[in-house]
Amino acid sequence: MPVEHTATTTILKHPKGSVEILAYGATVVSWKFKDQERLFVSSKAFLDGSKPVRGGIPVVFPCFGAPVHPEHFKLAQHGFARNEIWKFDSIVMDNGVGVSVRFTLDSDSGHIKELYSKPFKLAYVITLAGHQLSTDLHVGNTSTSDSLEFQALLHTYIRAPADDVCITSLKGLSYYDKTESTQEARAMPKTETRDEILVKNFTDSVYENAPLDYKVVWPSGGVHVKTKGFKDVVIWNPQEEGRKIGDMEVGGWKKYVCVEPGYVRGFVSLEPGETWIGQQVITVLESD
Ligand SMILES: O=P(O)(O)OC[C@H]1O[C@H](O)[C@H](O)[C@@H](O)[C@@H]1O
Repeated sequence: MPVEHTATTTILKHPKGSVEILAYGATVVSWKFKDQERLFVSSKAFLDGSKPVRGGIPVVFPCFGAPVHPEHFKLAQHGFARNEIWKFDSIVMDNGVGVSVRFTLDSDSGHIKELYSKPFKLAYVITLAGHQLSTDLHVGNTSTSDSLEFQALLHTYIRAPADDVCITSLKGLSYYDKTESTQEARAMPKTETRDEILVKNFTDSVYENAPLDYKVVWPSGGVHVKTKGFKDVVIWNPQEEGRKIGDMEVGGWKKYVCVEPGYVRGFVSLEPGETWIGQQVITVLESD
């Protein structure tokens, strides 16, 4: 069967690959193409729903980082979407081209009402096709009277030898360097002058108004990341700082780079009844 579904896990299968998704956070925890794993998940990650998964593709909504919007003050870092149980909604596509499923999460689900008062509906469509994985996040404002202000991001852990990775093209963009030691320095925009971004050192950079199209390459492979709606992109690798992360395996930071398409500078403002879509398409580069 191209889609295997239990209460906790959904597996998509296609002739050249597979994808595994947890109901918890609708977190994609595995993407295999030609029998090779393409995402990183820490061997110390909690996969039992007790903590957001350290790896794969956690969904960040409605705030990125520590909350700053008054409506988000009760929320944890990166919001609640990555640690709520999503509903398996349907199989969207199942044919020679690919296999695709939809998960949903709305404001009545789980513990959300205790933390967040705005009505919304999220739909997340995950599609496996050939050498490509697409993840589309649809955010609907179900209020009839109020606008909805939110941030959203796909926190993608790309499996790659971090010390040999090179990311393009971010030159000329304005970015915020979260590795700076003071709040003042973190809030001060810098201009990217490098043709190629390396993550050999601790990197936590938020690029704004980015080109929606990135190449992440290393000597033996690479991926192309194309996005829609996600106007910003975060590049994160903690290097040795990773030792401070409880669920990060020792040396795990050498095995991935996070390239995180998002809308995280400012807020999307959605009028009642409107829907916003953010899309990420990751393609394995042909040389791989
Ligand atoms: O530890 P988490 O809450 O999963 O966050 C992991 C990382 O997410 C993003 O990349 C942020 O830019 C980082 O500052 C943060 O450390």
